[in-house]
Amino acid sequence: MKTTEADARTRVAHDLAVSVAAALREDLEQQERVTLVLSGGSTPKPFMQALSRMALAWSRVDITLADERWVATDHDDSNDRFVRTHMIINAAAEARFHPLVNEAPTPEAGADEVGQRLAALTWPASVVVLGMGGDGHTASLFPDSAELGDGLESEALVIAAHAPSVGQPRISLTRDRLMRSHRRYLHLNGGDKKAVLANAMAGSDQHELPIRAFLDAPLALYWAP
Ligand SMILES: O=C1O[C@H](COP(=O)(O)O)[C@@H](O)[C@H](O)[C@H]1O
Repeated sequence: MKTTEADARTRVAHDLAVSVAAALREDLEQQERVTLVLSGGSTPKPFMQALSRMALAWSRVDITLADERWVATDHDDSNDRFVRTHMIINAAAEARFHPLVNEAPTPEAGADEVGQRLAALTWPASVVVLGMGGDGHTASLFPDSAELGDGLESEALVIAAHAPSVGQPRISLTRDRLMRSHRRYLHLNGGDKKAVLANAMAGSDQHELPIRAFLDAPLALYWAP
């Protein structure tokens, strides 16, 4: 990656962190607790690190994830581990993190407990930060997942998800739950993802590109080359 690209990604991640921190502060003036929903993947690392240093009443912030791989929390692919390493640090170490995993052997077996635990948070969430894969998936709403219809239509809080394109079983907040939020942001890097988003904006089949399910309501884009 060229230095200018790296700089742009750092700058956009910082700008997103400033916006999210401002949104949390605004809601903390009206609410005792606020909910922040984050995404995993590679993109959010500098954003989380920047956000973790922002001054706000972190002890009144509940942080959870849009989705998770059903793996042990010390696994390299664990979003839980990612968030604990890059977000629940610095000033944000005072926030409460609510994992999407438990001791159950499968996401199907664990989803009820996770759903009940997350239902106790403050909804609508103040902020949901979404990412997107090159296949147009967001959270763990994958185009090749048998559970995609449920993820897009169910009023459940979470669903178990499996997709041939990714090895590990997943758990994901549903579209319904992700939309129960005051503000939604989409954080993307790279020309390939820009092209996927442009394609998504030009069509309507949500099963082809699940990100489309989030484009019919305000969604603030933070994109860097
Ligand atoms: O699998 C996932 O991928 C997307 C995008 O990840 P990235 O590595 O391309 O940034 C992410 O939004 C989602 O939460 C994650 O589970």
